[in-house]
This record gives sequence, C-alpha cells and structure tokens, in this order.
Amino acid sequence: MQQQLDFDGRSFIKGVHVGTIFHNEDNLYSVIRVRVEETNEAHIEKDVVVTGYFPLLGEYDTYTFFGSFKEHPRFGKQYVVDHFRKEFPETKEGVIQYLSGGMFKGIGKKTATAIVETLGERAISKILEDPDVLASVPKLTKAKARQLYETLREHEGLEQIMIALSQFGFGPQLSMKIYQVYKDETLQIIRTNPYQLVEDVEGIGFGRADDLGLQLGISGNHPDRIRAGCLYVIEQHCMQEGHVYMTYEQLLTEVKQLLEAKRQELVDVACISREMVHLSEEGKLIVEEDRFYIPSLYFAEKGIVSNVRRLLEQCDMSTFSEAEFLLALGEWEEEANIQYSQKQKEAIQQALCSPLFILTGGPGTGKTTVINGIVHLFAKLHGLSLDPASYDADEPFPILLAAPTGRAAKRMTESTGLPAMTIHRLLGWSGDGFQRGEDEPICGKLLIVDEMSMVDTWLANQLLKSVPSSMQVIFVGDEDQLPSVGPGQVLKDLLRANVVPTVRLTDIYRQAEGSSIISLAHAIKDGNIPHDLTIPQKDRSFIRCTGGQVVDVVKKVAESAKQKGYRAKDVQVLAPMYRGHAGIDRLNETLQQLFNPKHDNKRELTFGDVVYRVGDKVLQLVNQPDENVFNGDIGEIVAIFYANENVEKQDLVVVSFDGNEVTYPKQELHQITHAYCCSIHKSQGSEFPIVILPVVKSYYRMLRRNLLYTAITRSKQYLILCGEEEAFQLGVMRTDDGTRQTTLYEKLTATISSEQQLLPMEDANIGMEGVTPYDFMENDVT
Ligand SMILES: Nc1ncnc2c1ncn2[C@@H]1O[C@H](COP(=O)(O)OP(=O)(O)OP(=O)(O)O)[C@@H](O)[C@H]1O
Repeated sequence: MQQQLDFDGRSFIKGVHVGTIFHNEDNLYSVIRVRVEETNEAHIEKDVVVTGYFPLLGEYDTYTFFGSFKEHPRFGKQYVVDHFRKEFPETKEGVIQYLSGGMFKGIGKKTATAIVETLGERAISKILEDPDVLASVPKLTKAKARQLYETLREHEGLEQIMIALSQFGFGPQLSMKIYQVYKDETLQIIRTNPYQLVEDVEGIGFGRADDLGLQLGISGNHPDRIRAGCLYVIEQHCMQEGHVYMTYEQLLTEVKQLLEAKRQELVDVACISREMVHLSEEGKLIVEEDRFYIPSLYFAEKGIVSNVRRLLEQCDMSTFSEAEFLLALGEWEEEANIQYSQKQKEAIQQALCSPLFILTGGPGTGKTTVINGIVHLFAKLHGLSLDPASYDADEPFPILLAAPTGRAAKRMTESTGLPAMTIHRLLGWSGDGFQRGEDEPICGKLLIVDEMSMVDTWLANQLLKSVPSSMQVIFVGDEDQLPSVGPGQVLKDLLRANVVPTVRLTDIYRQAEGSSIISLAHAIKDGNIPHDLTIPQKDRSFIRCTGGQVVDVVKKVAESAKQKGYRAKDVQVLAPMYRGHAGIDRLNETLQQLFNPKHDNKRELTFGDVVYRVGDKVLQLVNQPDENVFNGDIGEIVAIFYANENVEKQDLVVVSFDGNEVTYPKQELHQITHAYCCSIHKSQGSEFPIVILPVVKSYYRMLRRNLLYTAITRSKQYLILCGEEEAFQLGVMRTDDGTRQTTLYEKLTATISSEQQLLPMEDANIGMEGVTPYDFMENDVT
C-alpha cells in the first residue's frame, strides 16, 4: 500500500480526521487531530496533530495531507500542512455513509445504497470521471444527480486550486483567502486577470498581482494592468495621505511612475488616460471636473452634505422661552458651582436651539464644561430625567454621547456621569458593516459627538445618515488637532464652510488654574515657540539631550515618576514613529524593563520579537466591537494561560480594559502592542496625568505642528519634553499637513443656500461689539 501512495517522495500523511482542536473562522487556521492510516514519515504516532489553513473538515472523513513535521516550542511535534486532498471512501459501507452523511442535498441512505449498488465501490471516482453514469441509477432525478456531481467537484476542486495557488507562490493562508473569495472560479480568474485580486482580496497589493501578471506573460501596457495600477494608486493616495480625490494630472503621473518602475517598459500615457475613462464609465472611479474619486468617498462627501442640509432644514428646536433658558442656566450654575462666560453661555443656548451645532476651541477653553451644561439644561428644559435607570428598552435614554475612541468615550462618561460609547458601537458596527443607517436610524433626542476632528469622511457620513431628523446633533472638536487617520478633514471643512451654527471658545480657563502646558499648546498652535520653552515650569520641563541619549533620558524620567508613586498607566510616553533607535518599539522594550521587569513569578509569552508579561500595559490596535474594545484602548495583561492548561489547547493572554476582560489566543496577539510608549496618532482622544515627549531630529520625517500640538495637549498635569530644541522648532514650523484634498467645503457651500446658513454668533454681532445677546435677555427677564 505504501508503495502505491508515493507522491514523488513528498511527505504525506493519509488519515481520518478525528477531531478539531481549534478553528479560526476568519482566517481558517485549524488545528486538528488525525488518526494515521498511511504515511511515508518514519516513527509516527497513531494520532498526530495537523495544523494549517483549511475549512472545517468533515469529521471521520479521510484526507491526505502534504507538509512536514515541525517542532512547536510549546505544543511539540505537529504536522504543518501545505495542502491536502480529500480521499473518497472506496468500501461499500464507506461510500453509502459518505453520500448519505448530510453533505449531499436530497441524498439519503436509500439513494446512496442505490448508487453503490449500480456503480459499485468506486462509485465516487466513476461519477467524477463521467457524471453521466448517474443516469443509470434508478429513481435518481437529473437535478439531484447534477447537484451530487457539483458537490463532489467542489470538494475535489479545493485541492487542485490550493496546489495551483502554491505554484503561483501563494502560501496556504493567502491561498485559502483567495479561495474564499472566488471558490471554483479561482484559477480561471487568476489566469485571465490576476490584477482582479487587488480589488477583491485583502492583503494582495498591486506588486504581488503584477509579479503574477509577469509570470503569466501579461504585457506592461495591458489594460487590466493599467486599470489595477489606477485603482491601487488612488486608494493608496487616499488611505495614506488622507485625500478624498486625485486630480487627473496627479493620477496619470503617479500611475505611469508605478507601472514603469516595476518593469523596464514605457507605458503609454494615452493608454492610461483611456483606462481612467473606462474605470469611470464602469463606476469604479467617479470623475467630477478634473478630479477622480473612489466612489465610496465621493458618495460619502455627498452624503454628508445632504444630511447636514436635511438636519439644518429643521426649524428652531427651542421649545422654551429665553426666560426659561436663563432660569435653568442659573439653577445649573449654582448646582455645578460655576459661572459660565458669555461665550460659553452663547454656546449652550445656540446648541440647545440648533438642529445641528458645532462647538470648537483649543484645550482648556471649556468644551467639556459646556457639554456638561448642554446636557443638564437639555434635560431640565425638556423635563427629562438624567438617570439612565429610569428608562427601559421601549424608551431608551434620550441623550446619546459618543466619541471616535473608547478612551474618549470614557472621558465623556467621567465628565458627565452619563453613558457614552464609541461611534462604531452607536452605529452597530459588526466587524463588516453598520447596522444603523437611514433605514434603521439611532434613537434619541440629542446626540453629542466629542473629538470630531478624528472622524473621517466615511464615518461622518455613516453617522449623519443614521441621525433621524428629529434629533439634535452637536459636534465638539478642535480643528488644530491631527486630522482623522482615514480620509478627509470633516470638522475643518464644516467649520470653514460656515453653514452650521458654531461657537468658537477662545478664552483659556485651565491656564487660569496655572497650567503652562495649555499656554504652550496655544502658542504652538499659532506657530510660536515661547521664550521659556526650556525653562522649567511648575507643570512642564524640557530636558536637552541628543538623539543617542534620548531613550536613556526618557527611562530616567519615567523612573523618577515611578519612584514618586506614579504607575505605568499614569505615565505615557508618546513618539511619532515605531522604528529607529528612538522609535516606539525600542522605547517600549526599555520601559517594560522598568515598569514590569522579568520575574520568576510572572508569566510571560513570546510573540515574534515581543515578550508579553502579566502586568504589561498594552494598546488595542483594531476595533473589536464584539468584545467592546476599540482601536486606541489601553489595558493591562491580567493573566496568561499556557496551552497545556486549557481545553482550547492554546496559549491565551487576558487583558483587562478598565475591567472589561478580553482573551486573545496567541495567534491574535497582533491585535495588541505594548503601550508604555504609543504613537501620537493613537493617543488622540486620550489624556494622561504625565506625558513624556521625546522630540529628536531622527523623527524629522514625521515632525509637524499639529502632531506636537496633539501630543502636548494629551497631558493633564505634567509634560516632560526631552530631546533637541531644533527638532522641536522644526516641528512647530512645519505645517504642510493641512493640505488634504477634499471637496466637502465646496460641496457644502454650493449646496446649502445662504438662507439656510445660520450665521455664527460672532458674525451676527458685527457692529455690536460690547453688546451681547444676554444684555437683551437680562432685560427680558427682569
Ligand atoms: N467658566 C468657567 N469658569 C471657571 N472655570 C472654568 C470655566 N470653564 C471651564 N473651566 C475650567 O477650565 C478647565 C478646562 O475646562 P474643560 O475641561 O471644560 O476644557 P476643554 O476645552 O474640554 O479642555 P480639553 O480639550 O483639554 O479637555 C476645567 O478645569 C474647567 O473646570
């Protein structure tokens, strides 16, 4: 028998699948137990553990696996599979059991027996060779026969496809991903147009598809290649630079560069131009004047405009008189022990009266304080309880608070005492789509969204279209912060278009409390470097050091904070880039040694180059709505379980995000990273008692004014800058970030008529300096 199965000397194991130990539905990584029937491997146990990327295999079905044995440091010997094939049974009972086992629609034991009696023990091979043999089986309808053949082909097909894909150079994981998209058509699609993969399969970029194109002899000027190049360039442009469109010239030039860089062959501009037109005719790109858009971004911008207009079309929302407002305001000021400034009062009143409103201002200008006022006055004036417990599923809590990150939402909860959530959660993000939209809007009377500068064009559109016309919406944000990670600059464009009632808070209150961090932030925002930058202040200091010294200096500063009793969670080191001698990775390594060193009693687990240890501070890198953790959330490793200690038979890391415990199997650890130091981008929306900010020339490529401004405004109590003054100056002077190509501003101003535009208070007051609306109101009241 062994001679019979030789497979050109390749290692194989033929056996029965007796149990699945682990199966990941997303990437199909599987660990199964196989009872060996035949193999050309020497010294093999009766049962072996087989790992690889494949769909859920039929229990007790027979397969032949091709691969090799590897020694896993923890799990021991495992057979790691490159590809496999299903073996069809060849005994009478086996065939009957297989055909009637539920996989073949409409075939029960009786029909299966009839098939075997007619075609014999080799029935399955015979059917695969020639499906017409099924015509001789009594009482088997043509439809059932066809279905039976197709199901058999499907199972056989997978094996052939996997082998062919591996010959094209795809590993088992990517092969399985491709197969999941195209199924039986995989090879046909790849052979006719490998560039299709770029559009359809996540993880395959233009470069990879182009290598395949070259292998398959597709010419440099081939329309499929040019089209894929166009789509790739525009997507990269939008995702990496944050633009919403590319001009004709830009797209043409960049596509030409890309296509010619990869092959020693000139690509004709006319051909590129023609394919750009074809793509727009097919709706894969949208053209407007000389601009090219990815359709989803084009329609998202349009959606934002039409929804802003829809919301603004609602009339004045104030169902209360000015006297009632002032009374409620007075009561709240007393309760909260605060005296709002005139501007802050204006903000509260306009917010309460407008269907859509923007509150903006730098750090410490009182945005949070005003949000609090809005919430309490809204409840008072509408006779609503602010106790979420007094509402139920039929009548949900009417005031919705949301923010782009979990931490920003948590801060909203802390400052208002009310439930707040991420925008993704509010909109019912399921991992591959939003539940909420125009057909199933969110419920409530008032929605306040904080940190609006972080919201990109897609999310803003989804959010706005999910808002019912009866709901009042307030956007809060600081346009000088870093723009959203995704494309667009929605808050900036909304503010510039001046179509939504807006109040800008400018007076700084935290400064009045003696914060020199806030005054530094405001100076940077205006492009100034205060003369006292390097002079130690009560709440900030600047430690001069070179790029080579900065890691040690950061460590020393963190060490002294630790000695003063601060915990890792209070001290946040922020840096702009991951790699390099002063990069985030290096800083994390150093800070882990300081805050959570190796200890015999502390469990740890190695993942790639990184060691995770119980007690480590970690950062979530992706949204995981099922677990209620989101990109940017910071947690702590509270437990590590090794594979031999649990039924899943795999290493597990448990992270607590403010009490919400999330378990990560080892292969999902790429979802987290150490957070002693994190990127400034990821820190948006969060605040920390102590921020240590290294700024050195090796960060040159990244240094920008809004980056430094964002980093500095993350610190609540102490800010320690370390590094080179010139690097800091260079960053403050560089402002070339605000040039995202968007058309939201133009679309807003063109679509929303001037009658609809509500002038912001400051403009409405032109010529009435010194006189405020409150002067009139107070007269009314008295
Ligand atoms: N009218 C006021 N009178 C006295 N103190 C005020 C007033 N407005 C705000 N503050 C105080 O100023 C500080 C900053 O206010 P707040 O946190 O609301 O600002 P913010 O704009 O939300 O700042 P950040 O964006 O940095 O969180 C708080 O301590 C707050 O109590």
